[in-house]
Amino acid sequence: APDSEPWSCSGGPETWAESFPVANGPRQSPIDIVPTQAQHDPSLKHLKLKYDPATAKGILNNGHSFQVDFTDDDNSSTLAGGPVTGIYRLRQFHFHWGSSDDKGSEHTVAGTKFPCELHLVHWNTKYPNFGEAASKPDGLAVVGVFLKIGSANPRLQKVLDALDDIRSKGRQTTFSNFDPKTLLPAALDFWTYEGSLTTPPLLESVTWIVLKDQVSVSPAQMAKFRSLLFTSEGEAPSCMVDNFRPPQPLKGRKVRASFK
Ligand SMILES: NS(=O)(=O)c1ccc(NC(=S)OCCc2ccsc2)cc1
Ligand SMILES: [Zn+2]
Repeated sequence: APDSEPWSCSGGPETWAESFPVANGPRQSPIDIVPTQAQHDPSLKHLKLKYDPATAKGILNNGHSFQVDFTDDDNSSTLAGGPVTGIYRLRQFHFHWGSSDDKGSEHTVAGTKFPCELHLVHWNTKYPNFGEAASKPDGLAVVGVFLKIGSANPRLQKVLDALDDIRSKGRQTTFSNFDPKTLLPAALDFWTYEGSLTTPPLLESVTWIVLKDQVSVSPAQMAKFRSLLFTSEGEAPSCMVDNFRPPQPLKGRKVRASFK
């Protein structure tokens, strides 16, 4: 991407290894998921997601995406089962998307890119807080959901309507009474592998749980994502697009499937 793009001017994915050597580590994310090479693991439990809408707190433009933050001081909104042991608390969800509908997702499926990918970020309650958990190999669990172009998704609308208030980097506003479960597909079949955060600090502490089924997003709704800005108020505006890291080397890792 040209240097004019903040994603690359603050140092895009190609420059991250300079400040974060783990960028070239053994368990980096995202990856290309090749379904024919994923092994069905019958010992994988079904995903148990329990989200309390009252834990939704706010929505923030953090300069590389926007995130909806949740209160995580008790086990009101949690993930359990699937590939993880114990209980993980929901911290936030956010998205990655492209400048056009032919790219935007971080994970790809046999080379296929989706226009957008949702990440629901959880941390392991065996650690005292997110920051501590983020530095442990079993500290985080992120559920990834692909969005594909189709009919408008009414479940997205409340999130997209809030974007008008957080157009610039650093803007935030309250966001309450929202159940992120409404953003998920009906079936929770998933692929899972051991990986990392996909943005700096790229910590290798994420158990990835990528759902097989996608949810829809319309071209008009995608335009709404692209109306956000990487830049703060008063700076020359630059549209927040292409905020995805490309797939990273698998380095011998196994991807398991919860389904046949
Ligand atoms: N795209 S991703 O889901 O891998 C993902 C999730 C969270 C984060 N980072 C977060 S929530 O950072 C919060 C600050 C922090 C504290 C300790 S390490 C980072 C980065 C990338
Ligand atoms: Zn993400």
